[in-house]
Amino acid sequence: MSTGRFISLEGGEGVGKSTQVTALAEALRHRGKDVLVTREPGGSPGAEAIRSLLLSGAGDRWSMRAEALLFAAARADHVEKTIRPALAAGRWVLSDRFLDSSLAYQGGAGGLGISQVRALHRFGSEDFLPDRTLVLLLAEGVERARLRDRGESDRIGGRSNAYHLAVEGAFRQVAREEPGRVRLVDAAGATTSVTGRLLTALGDLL
Ligand SMILES: Nc1ncnc2c1ncn2[C@@H]1O[C@H](COP(=O)(O)OP(=O)(O)OP(=O)(O)O)[C@@H](O)[C@H]1O
Ligand SMILES: Cc1cn([C@H]2C[C@H](O)[C@@H](COP(=O)(O)O)O2)c(=O)[nH]c1=O
Repeated sequence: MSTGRFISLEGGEGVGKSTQVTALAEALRHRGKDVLVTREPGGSPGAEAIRSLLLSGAGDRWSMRAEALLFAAARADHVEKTIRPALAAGRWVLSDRFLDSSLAYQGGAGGLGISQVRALHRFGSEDFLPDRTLVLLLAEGVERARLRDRGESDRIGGRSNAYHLAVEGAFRQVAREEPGRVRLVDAAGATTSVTGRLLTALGDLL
């Protein structure tokens, strides 16, 4: 049986993660990989139930600590019920967001600290990490224009510009700290060009 790999796609709001998860899955299937696409928050029945708690309702529905714990609980279920079994069956798992979103949104931008959120992950998911994390980056104006065209937002996506700039800064910080696992990828230009860059960033794993 071939070795499964766990890849996460990350980045701020509207940078093209969902579009690229679909495109990358297709490209990997063409290379003979058996691919499972999943997402966070969510990816298992329990985690999908937590997703609706996290993303709907008033902005102050949860404190930042409660929010981080809910993400960690959803992730623990997702890892145990969906990701680990797929990898054990030799599949490639592509996740639209994973731990690094918590490090950036709750740890960096949310003020809890990246190391505190990492500690939650050590407990909740035994520090289970992707083989590669691809962080999509876009100039702020382009990102906002794409979001405007799509015309929707959720409880967290609707936070201030300053918050979302801090999210991007935290993604960059994690990439500097973990260069082996985390790669920054330019999300500008045509969808096919971005997919090509993602495949290049996975070159050593293919
Ligand atoms: N390369 C691209 N060029 C132009 N528009 C794009 C490109 N990739 C995605 N889009 C458009 O930008 C919008 C956001 O894309 P997408 O939903 O894939 O982003 P996302 O990062 O998953 O968003 P979110 O963080 O909200 O989940 C969509 O309307 C999508 O069609
Ligand atoms: C996993 C994860 C997600 N978030 C935030 C990021 C987004 O605002 C939403 C998810 O919406 P999407 O359209 O499905 O990308 O949740 C977060 O703050 N922390 C996390 O760990």
